[in-house]
Amino acid sequence: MSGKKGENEGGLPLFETKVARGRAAYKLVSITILFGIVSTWIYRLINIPATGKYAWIAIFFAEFFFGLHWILTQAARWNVVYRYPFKDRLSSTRYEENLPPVDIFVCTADPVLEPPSLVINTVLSLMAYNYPPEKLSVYLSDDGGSQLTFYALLEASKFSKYWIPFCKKHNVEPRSPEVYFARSNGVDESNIAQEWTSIKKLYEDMKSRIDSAAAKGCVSKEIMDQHKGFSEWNSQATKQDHQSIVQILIDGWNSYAVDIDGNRLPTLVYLSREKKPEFPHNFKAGSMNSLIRVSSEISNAPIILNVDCDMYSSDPDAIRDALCFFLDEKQGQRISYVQFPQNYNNTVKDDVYANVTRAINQIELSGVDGYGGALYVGTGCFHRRESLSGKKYSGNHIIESQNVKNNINNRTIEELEKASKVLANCSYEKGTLWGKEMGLVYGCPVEDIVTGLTIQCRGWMPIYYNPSKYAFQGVAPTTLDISLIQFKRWSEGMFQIFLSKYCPFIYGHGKIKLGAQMGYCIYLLWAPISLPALCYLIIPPLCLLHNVPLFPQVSSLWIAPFAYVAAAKVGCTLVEDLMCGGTLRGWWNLQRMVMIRRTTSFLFALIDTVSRQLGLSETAFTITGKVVDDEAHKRYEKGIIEFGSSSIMLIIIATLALLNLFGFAWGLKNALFYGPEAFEKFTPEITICGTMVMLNLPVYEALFFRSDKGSIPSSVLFKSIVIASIACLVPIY
Ligand SMILES: O=c1ccn([C@@H]2O[C@H](COP(=O)(O)OP(=O)(O)O[C@H]3O[C@H](CO)[C@@H](O)[C@H](O)[C@H]3O)[C@@H](O)[C@H]2O)c(=O)[nH]1
Ligand SMILES: [Mn+2]
Repeated sequence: MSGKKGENEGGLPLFETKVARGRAAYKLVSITILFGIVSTWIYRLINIPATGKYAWIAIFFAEFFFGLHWILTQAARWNVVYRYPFKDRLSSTRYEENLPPVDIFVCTADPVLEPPSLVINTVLSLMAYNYPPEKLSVYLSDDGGSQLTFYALLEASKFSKYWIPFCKKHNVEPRSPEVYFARSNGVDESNIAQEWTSIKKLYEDMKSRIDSAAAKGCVSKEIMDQHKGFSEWNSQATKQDHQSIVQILIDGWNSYAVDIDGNRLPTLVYLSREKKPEFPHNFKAGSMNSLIRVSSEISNAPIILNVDCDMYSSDPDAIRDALCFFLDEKQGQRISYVQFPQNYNNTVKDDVYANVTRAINQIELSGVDGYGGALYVGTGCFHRRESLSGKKYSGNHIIESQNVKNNINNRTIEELEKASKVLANCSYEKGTLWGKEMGLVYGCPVEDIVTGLTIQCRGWMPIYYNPSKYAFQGVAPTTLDISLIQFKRWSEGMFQIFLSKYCPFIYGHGKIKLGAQMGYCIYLLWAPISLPALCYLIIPPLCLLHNVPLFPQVSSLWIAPFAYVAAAKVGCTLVEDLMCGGTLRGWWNLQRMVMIRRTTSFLFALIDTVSRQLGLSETAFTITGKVVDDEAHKRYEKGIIEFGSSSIMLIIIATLALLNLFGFAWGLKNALFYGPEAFEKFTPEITICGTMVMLNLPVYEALFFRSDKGSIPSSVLFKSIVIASIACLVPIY
């Protein structure tokens, strides 16, 4: 039992929280911006013109909404805190022998979008944590119900007997074999060269067996005869319709489960919960809840780590970092989860799709944490089993370091598997509180965010921890399509939360701090921000084309707040990005992606949320693709945007780009023909359109000059020219 008084060295805390520096200066800037925003609102309200009245009102609406949203983002900057765990204090005390067991959940859902060889690399990296193996259990949940994934895991269980001792003996990092072998070339590792070569060969042979099975789409008869597990797949089993499958591939509590050096191995379990077409399966939330129950039958560890199948562990000591929070004598008992940020191992210089959410990871999430509202983002998160299973915080939650062996109660593997299968059946949850008050919350494609919120509202304190050494690294989208679809799911799910009974301002009222409620809403309101963004991309070019001014004259004093707000907001994002280690080009790419996401992903999310509210459509979860073809990958590495297929999103992107080009050209023409007055009258509009044109340069390139597969198809070019031209003719009222 840990956490009892006097157990940690002289009662020294196991972690520390520090307030970020430089906040006073930031607050000052922030107040001046607020002042500017309010001034622009006042100007808009007292100067409504006769011609172009509706355009004026629309742009006021946009500025008003942007202003309110900006106020929300201040909640994430006002009270930024950083957490510092003391791993050495944990290891240097009696904690070491009292470390609690940890269950690790990995979710996968589709053997094509998430290749089995990718999945087992994640699993292997997690099995190789520097943590007592008899206290570690790794569960893979396969929503794809695929023999291929099962086969890959079986191969991994054998390979782990070589891989884990190799990693531990030589302190290998990272512990995903694929990433490790791709980075090290063996020569620099002369002291281990021989072992390195033989393990690499073992890995490559295994990978090619797995990949060739995957390419064939099935596992050969000889392999199937080697393990009883394959008999679980009868001839009718499909992804959407099959029985529960639980296979314990390594029973780590058994002293015979050892690696080639005779050291114990972690427990390894394959789970594919039952699927029946008539039962909603609730996507990842359903999978996680089955994992919670099945693991409670087998290892029942008090701490649960959950990761997506592409998120390998890149710090073998991360468990200990997380435990510092849970085991801290003073504050540990209240802590529900410890969330690490999402980092990626496939990002490129200047980050064309703005996958690296620098300011979010380094500032905003820490800012929301400052108000006790750390978000749960679905992967790279350590949970306390109690809080994840729905318990309220009640003041006394000591983490026990019980033995896995006690839990299995002398049952055989077969008995355990049989008992666990029942827990993964569709009918098991009927009439229970699972998905409502127990486990992850159902009905929302961002199960993570809504679940984190409910946990906080039950009195727990979550932690956001962003170490300088990445703890987990995943696969970021590498085409525009994939990225926009991911953002659509997120923004749709989050807006759904805002409109539901879980709206933080209502559900969280009196339970979590106002700062945390506001912090949540920064993200929950992504979808509706599409409307003001569209106003800003459509109205200024149209006003230019029709010679209707939309802003105060440059000679008027009223231009000052408009110019200041625009410049200061942009300046702040730039300073933040650079301070967080970004590049100027990276920041510029982020601005482009923000514009594109808002007018496509967020817009469609808004439309779909509204139609779902009206009962016209159902919640879906489109899985993020994790592999692309070689050509596309080369373009990704060169930083060339992959526009690809002719989706309706592309038409919007192209149309808006053309409209701003027309507006900008027209504005410049007038300035040339009619001299400086014409320019002066429309300076703000010309500046806005000009900026949009600059941001859209890669779009024009893909429309007019590129001919590779990633460029924009000519059908899209044709449609968008027609639409943009018609739009130019629309009169301004
Ligand atoms: O029916 C499903 C669908 C998905 N998944 C798994 O959920 C994870 C996340 O799915 P992915 O398609 O990779 O989505 P991302 O957009 O990358 O996921 C982010 O956003 C999700 C919420 O929308 C969170 O659940 C994730 O943890 C978070 O990484 C993957 O491991 C999937 O295998 C399932 O287990 N069952
Ligand atoms: Mn993912």
